[in-house]
Amino acid sequence: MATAVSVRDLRKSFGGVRAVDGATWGARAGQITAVLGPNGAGKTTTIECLEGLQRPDAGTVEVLGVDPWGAGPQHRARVGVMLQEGGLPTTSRAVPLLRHLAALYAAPVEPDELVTRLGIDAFARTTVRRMSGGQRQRVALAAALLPRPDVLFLDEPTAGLDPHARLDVWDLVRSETARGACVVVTTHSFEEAERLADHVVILAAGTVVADGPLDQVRAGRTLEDVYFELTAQATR
Ligand SMILES: Nc1ncnc2c1ncn2[C@@H]1O[C@H](COP(=O)(O)OP(=O)(O)OP(=O)(O)O)[C@@H](O)[C@H]1O
Repeated sequence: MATAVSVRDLRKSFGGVRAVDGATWGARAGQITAVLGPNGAGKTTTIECLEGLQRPDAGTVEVLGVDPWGAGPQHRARVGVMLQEGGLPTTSRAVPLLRHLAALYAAPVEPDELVTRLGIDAFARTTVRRMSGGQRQRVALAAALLPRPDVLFLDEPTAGLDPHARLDVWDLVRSETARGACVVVTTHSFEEAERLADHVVILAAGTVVADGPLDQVRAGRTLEDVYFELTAQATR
């Protein structure tokens, strides 16, 4: 499968803080890549560079062969983004919002299909402002999936979701790779990474400390054991 996302010697600082300090990794089409790392390891900064929201200080990032910084609407339509905060308009209700967004894309998924698969119909009359955190997350995921993106960035997609909703989200994410999409998931959940990921990247203090297929990174151990061993120094 082709490389859809590539990060080469990426560096990004904020004042004196080196958020990303020379990281190189990639993610392939048709695969789920999980990016793990302690708080402050540089995961969100890296993903924001890949989404075109931050400009690298040095190194390069490419998504579908394009530099995302300043990329046009045609590129953006091929990339689905689910942010932690959701970024949804607070007075909207889910179904009209998703229908409105779908109308912006050339060949969107039928919104009602996502509404059913993510259990959004159960809170269809609730405005975004009154939704629970987990309900908002489901709507944000549906919004990211609407354009049938070739690349999907999911920032902690199941944090705070109940166990049924987590399974629904995992099923949906798997079906995205089955149609050939490249999915990059940041997570603090070893269970999520072990159940979902084909490929694992572990960041610590802005650098890559592991990068490879899940079984290769685990090398017969649990992901949790490997993670603690590789990130111990960075968190002291
Ligand atoms: N806009 C910003 N201004 C100043 N510092 C920032 C900014 N964004 C990130 N940082 C700093 O860069 C470092 C990396 O942050 P980042 O959000 O990328 O980490 P993360 O791995 O996503 O962490 P978490 O698991 O907590 O989400 C942190 O020290 C953070 O405080």
